[in-house]
Amino acid sequence: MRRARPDDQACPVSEHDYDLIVIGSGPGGQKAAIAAAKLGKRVAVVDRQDMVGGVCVNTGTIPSKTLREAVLYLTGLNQRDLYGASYRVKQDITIADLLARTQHVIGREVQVVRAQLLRNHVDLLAGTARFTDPHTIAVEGTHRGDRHAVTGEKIVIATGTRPARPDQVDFDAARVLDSDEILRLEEIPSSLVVVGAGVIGIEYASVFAALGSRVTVVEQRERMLDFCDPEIVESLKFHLRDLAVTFRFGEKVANVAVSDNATVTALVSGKRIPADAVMYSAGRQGMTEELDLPAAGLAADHRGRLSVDEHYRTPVEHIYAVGDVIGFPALAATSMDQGRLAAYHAFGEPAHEMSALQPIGIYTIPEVSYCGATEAELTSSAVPYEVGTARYRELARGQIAGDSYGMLKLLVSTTNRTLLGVHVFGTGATDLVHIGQAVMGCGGTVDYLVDAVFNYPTLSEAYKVAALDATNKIRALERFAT
Ligand SMILES: Cc1cc2nc3c(=O)[nH]c(=O)nc-3n(C[C@H](O)[C@H](O)[C@H](O)COP(=O)(O)OP(=O)(O)OC[C@H]3O[C@@H](n4cnc5c(N)ncnc54)[C@H](O)[C@@H]3O)c2cc1C
Ligand SMILES: NC(=O)c1ccc[n+]([C@@H]2O[C@H](COP(=O)([O-])OP(=O)(O)OC[C@H]3O[C@@H](n4cnc5c(N)ncnc54)[C@H](O)[C@@H]3O)[C@@H](O)[C@H]2O)c1
Repeated sequence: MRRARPDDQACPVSEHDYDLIVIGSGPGGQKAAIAAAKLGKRVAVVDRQDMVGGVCVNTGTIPSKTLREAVLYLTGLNQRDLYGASYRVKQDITIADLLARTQHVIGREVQVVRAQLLRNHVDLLAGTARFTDPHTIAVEGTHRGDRHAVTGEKIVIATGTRPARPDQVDFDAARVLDSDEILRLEEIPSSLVVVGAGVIGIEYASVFAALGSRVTVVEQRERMLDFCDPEIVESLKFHLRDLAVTFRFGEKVANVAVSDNATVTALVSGKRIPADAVMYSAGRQGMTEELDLPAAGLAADHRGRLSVDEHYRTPVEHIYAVGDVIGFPALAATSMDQGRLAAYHAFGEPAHEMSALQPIGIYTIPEVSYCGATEAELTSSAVPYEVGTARYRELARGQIAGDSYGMLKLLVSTTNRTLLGVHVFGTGATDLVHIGQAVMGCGGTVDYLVDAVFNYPTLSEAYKVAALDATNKIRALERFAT
């Protein structure tokens, strides 16, 4: 099994097959493997044959974002401000139309992941990994008796998560599905119940609502996305209601009854909701059951998650864990960097720790993104700030794009004029946010945005408009004070 690397002669002979074994080929595992390979280490990644690229490529981020793109294109939703409410690119959109694009992108992404691992001389071992001791991994393939063991000096666990499934609900992969199965729907449901208004639930609720499904979102909490700016969440709810989404906040599902052609979701409050299908997006569970963690001297918490120190090291020193399996923030971008940093630490390569300034992007329709502080955080920590707002409808690019609802909001310190937060709602929000992130990351003030010249007509111009708005308000305050 041990594969010689081109520079092997320079390496001391190791007692292990590999310098690093990575379990899981999602974003965290990929970057851990490639970072170690770039340091000249012998690396293997273990994953199931049909899961190369992880949840991210196969059932999570990439399919959901491609589905959204296909829906936006085929429904013509974003063009209706310009061409009228009846505008469609395709009249009868089928699941096949949507899956064609999704499968195409997944296929391409899997190829990219495989090629990157290959050209960095990383061995991809097909199968399910299980510890037999702290340095040994048994890899079990899909065929009977297809099992072998490999040893690694260091190990990175990047096994991600799976949807949490309540015991009282019978999932049938046809009408009652979890979010990893949603692409298996055989037709577009005319009505859908979404259980859980987390990011996954709201993203899929908006996609199906855009397709014309009547969506009911059931959420046990009183609010949704409460880590975001409340004004933007209000705008999002308004838009979703406009697309025929019904929200049932403060409600819990008691059970789901299924017949041949329908479902009825019973809520604890006594309400009953008929629908073609039900999708559960009520949190996720760390994928650690199959690892036999005790054989490695490890244990997971009740949600299957592993705890790590600031270097992503588990309590067993040579075993690291990265990505969703360690919990918050459970994003693809953070998982990638955790993987890279874990590999660097494992092999003594100096690195900066991950920046605390991380953007959040929610691919609802319309999309939401922010970076830095929220108004609630600044208020509770008594940091004085002013708000500068730009509305897309007042930007030439907003008119051209037919986006009349988008907005960008800057939070600016009234003490030293630094940018404290940026919140964006509407077209391109998840890209636009990075301008604010860069200014904040460099400790920039609102004056940089006031003085900067932006391309015209662009949505980026919103930064200048919002910066001028904030500085006008600050000036008014300063004038009053003198
Ligand atoms: C519907 C959905 C939408 C999302 N959208 C976004 C988004 O827009 N932006 C964003 O940043 N994040 C998004 N995420 C989150 C993102 O997908 C995850 O943060 C990311 O995939 C986590 O990467 P990871 O490295 O932990 O591994 P994962 O991608 O979770 O992959 C883990 C891999 O480990 C493998 N594995 C597990 N156990 C074993 C074992 N015993 N042996 C071998 N292999 C094993 C699995 O087969 C899997 O391939 C979304 C998630 C979902 C579910
Ligand atoms: N755009 C993105 O960045 C993106 C997109 C999708 C997912 N993700 C990641 O995936 C992770 C998991 O997302 P998620 O939405 O599944 O989990 P979550 O835990 O964020 O949300 C689950 C929601 O379901 C609710 N819920 C749980 N049980 C319920 C019940 N019985 N009845 C009604 N409501 C119930 C919870 O109160 C919670 O609000 C997120 O933390 C996020 O990091 C990110």
